[in-house]
Amino acid sequence: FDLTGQINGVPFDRLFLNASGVHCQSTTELDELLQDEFVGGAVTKSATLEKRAGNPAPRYYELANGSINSMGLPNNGFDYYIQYVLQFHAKPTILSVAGLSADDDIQLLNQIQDSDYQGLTELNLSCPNVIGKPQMAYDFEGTQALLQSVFSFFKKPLGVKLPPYFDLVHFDQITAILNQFPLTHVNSINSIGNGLWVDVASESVVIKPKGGFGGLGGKMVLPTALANVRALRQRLNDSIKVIGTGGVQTGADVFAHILCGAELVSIGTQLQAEGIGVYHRLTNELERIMADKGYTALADFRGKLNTI
Ligand SMILES: O=C(O)c1[nH]c(=O)[nH]c(=O)c1I
Repeated sequence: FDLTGQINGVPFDRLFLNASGVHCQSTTELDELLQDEFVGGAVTKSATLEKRAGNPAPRYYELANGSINSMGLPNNGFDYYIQYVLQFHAKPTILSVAGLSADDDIQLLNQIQDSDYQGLTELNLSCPNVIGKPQMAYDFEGTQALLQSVFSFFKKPLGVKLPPYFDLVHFDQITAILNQFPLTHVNSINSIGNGLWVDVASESVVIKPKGGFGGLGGKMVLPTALANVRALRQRLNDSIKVIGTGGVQTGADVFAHILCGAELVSIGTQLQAEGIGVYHRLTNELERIMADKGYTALADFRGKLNTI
């Protein structure tokens, strides 16, 4: 089966990635991803200029139908991750960066522009858990201005990580902005920001930061993820690929993301819960569905969701 995709001409021999933040904080975790035969590439934890400890624990909690997290951008700092992606790897890497401000974003991208890194970069515009900081991608004017500044100096491949949108007019507005720029891809969705889980037995929230508010992931976000992948695919220039992230537990979920137009598919909550074996299982389940339908390649059905 042909399970390949490509971003900006970079070939991925497999469609599967990790969702940034999961299994990607350390070089050991990143190596394990890149060495797995069912994984196509690895995305780093979003890097900030300096190393961060992140929010106080408990900050991640697995739910029956997903996860809630308020990690707070813990990471080993920009230098750690750019050193890693500058090394030779048999498969593509995506360097994720997240400033704590637009100025930070500019500084991070300037450092990448000035480096020898020629691979893929993803600007995270959607971290919901930095206390006191809004998600940039919900500020349309701010996003427009930031990308205007970025593309005045950044000449390397660049994609963006987006939060979920919930209004068709918002899809129109964000894609009208993104289509102005030579982006390689959008990665959609990030977690659904500021959900809240209540443990009835203890009558308490389940994570410590922000009084229990955190980003939602896993099974429960699949309909939102599919809607965002589909709406962005329908509106973005063909040159801007969509990486589908959010809600994948089964091969059928993967198939649905591809039908909606995803070029590649990231796994987060399920990777956290199941471990790296998730990729072998998802590959088997996806190929079973493809075989039953007479498909041999993702390209046979990518973006071909039927309407009624
Ligand atoms: O809390 C985090 O570190 C985090 N958590 C998320 O769910 N999405 C993000 O983009 C980030 I930067």
